[in-house]
Amino acid sequence: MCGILGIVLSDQRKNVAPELLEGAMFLQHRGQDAAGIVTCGSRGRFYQCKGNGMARDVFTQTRMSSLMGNMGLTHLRYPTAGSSAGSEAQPFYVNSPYGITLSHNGNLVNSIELRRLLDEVVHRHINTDSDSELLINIFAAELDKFNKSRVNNHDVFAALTATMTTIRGAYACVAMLAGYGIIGFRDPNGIRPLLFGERVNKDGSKDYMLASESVVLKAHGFTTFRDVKPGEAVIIPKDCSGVHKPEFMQVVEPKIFAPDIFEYVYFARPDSVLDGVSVYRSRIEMGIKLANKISKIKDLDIDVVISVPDTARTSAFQTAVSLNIPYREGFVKNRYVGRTFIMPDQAERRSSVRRKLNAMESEFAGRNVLLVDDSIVRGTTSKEIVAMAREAGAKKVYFASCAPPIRFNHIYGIDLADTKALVGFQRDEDEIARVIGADKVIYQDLEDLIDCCKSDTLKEFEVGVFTGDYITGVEDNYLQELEKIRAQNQRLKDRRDRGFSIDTCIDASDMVDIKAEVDISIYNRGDYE
Ligand SMILES: O=P(O)(O)OC[C@H]1O[C@H](OP(=O)(O)OP(=O)(O)O)[C@H](O)[C@@H]1O
Ligand SMILES: NC(=O)CC[C@H](N)C(=O)O
Ligand SMILES: [Mg+2]
Repeated sequence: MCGILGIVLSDQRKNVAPELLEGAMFLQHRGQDAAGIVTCGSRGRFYQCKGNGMARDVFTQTRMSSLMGNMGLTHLRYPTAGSSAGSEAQPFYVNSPYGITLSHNGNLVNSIELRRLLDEVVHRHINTDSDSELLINIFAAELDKFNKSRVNNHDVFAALTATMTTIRGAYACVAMLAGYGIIGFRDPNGIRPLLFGERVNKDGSKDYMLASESVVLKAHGFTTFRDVKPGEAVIIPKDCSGVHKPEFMQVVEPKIFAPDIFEYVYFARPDSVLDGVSVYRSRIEMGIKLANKISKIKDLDIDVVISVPDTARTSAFQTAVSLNIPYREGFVKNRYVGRTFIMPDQAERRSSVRRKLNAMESEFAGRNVLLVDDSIVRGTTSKEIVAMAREAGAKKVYFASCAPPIRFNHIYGIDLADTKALVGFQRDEDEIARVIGADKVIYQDLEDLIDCCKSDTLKEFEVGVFTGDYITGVEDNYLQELEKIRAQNQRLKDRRDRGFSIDTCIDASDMVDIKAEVDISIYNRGDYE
């Protein structure tokens, strides 16, 4: 679950970089591992700034001031398939044909086949384990087939049709062709979100934006917006001030429309509206349904409902209201610690929970508390939280989750380690309660969760993380391959943590695939500072 953004300003004398940076701040919650911006200036020249870290660390003032041009892309990365190496930070770039950059949110599930195709048939070099690097190269190869010095919209749409027929999985993408324009496209199931919007300037000209969440569009004055449809693509020309307008095309047949339900549970900001459904309203509904289930359970004697900040707040408050039990903010969140779940390292995640949340004894001492969280994934947060509640004097600690038990990999954009790392893996609810130390665990039912997110036009969701049934299917050996890459990354990390330098990491018995800290491009990386 990464954040992606693309903007074209109608005034070609203006630089878009400041707005791309501001937009990044609105999408930071979708990825904290790496951030990147690429702009396109005169003579089709790309300007890039990317690296590991939060947007505010990567996008320093000096770096930003050298990003020229009226159109550009942003990416906030939360790694899925590859590793968190700097070389996998996005947007990705290929120089041929035409110069292409691409920001991808999602995950491809036929990457073994794509890698082979690019190697054996297309002869393009792939330098990382990132599925997004495969995606940009497949698109580049399709564009190349036209063998023209300049392509037109018709060619670009045709290349997208071919690309989207070849790749499988979840993808919402923004791409940029040097000197040409920005392209947005969304997978045929609409698993990952993407919105398109326009802003009317004082002189009547229009600027355009593509973004992962509606909150970015609204905040920047792109008040007329809509979701890109599953299987649809849009091209926004570099010069959109005059006769040239964005052009939409249904490039592949849509399949079952099934956005990832986890956007509503956890990923997205509550003030976003995705595919016509308000994330905030869906979380309120989750609170109502959860309360309904809890009220039917006998022998629960709850004195107070306490939320696990931050995401669960909306639902927890509503759970308390519906149960008619007092709601208290028993945990105070340190605003300087980011989201712990999307941190790449388990040890870091564990210690961050205590740095992030602090329990107030006055709200716990002598009480039976119902803690409400949006989801229980690895159990890292819940285990610490339950322990903290007890240390603060709680008598009984019940733990409720707005999502059902997570028992399977999330393959479309969350790095859920392997299934064995999930606390719900092969455990029933009593066992899970024992592992996290709670007196009882209560999970939302899947049908109820789906009801909370449904609308007249949106009936189905990608829910494979709860059922193991994935909407796109998965190629043979894909999950094993993923686990191999993850294990490899972990071994490399362990060696680094033990103080080995990169060149002493390799030994013949245990080959570790070293990840480059900086990207490979045809330009040498200059000193950014
Ligand atoms: O079972 P776990 O592996 O601990 O993961 C689940 C927790 O992680 C997330 O919180 P996070 O701190 O990432 O973000 P938030 O502040 O938005 O709730 C989520 O909201 C749960 O609280
Ligand atoms: N979370 C995402 O959307 C990640 C995008 C891409 N698969 C990567 O690993 O970089
Ligand atoms: Mg949380």
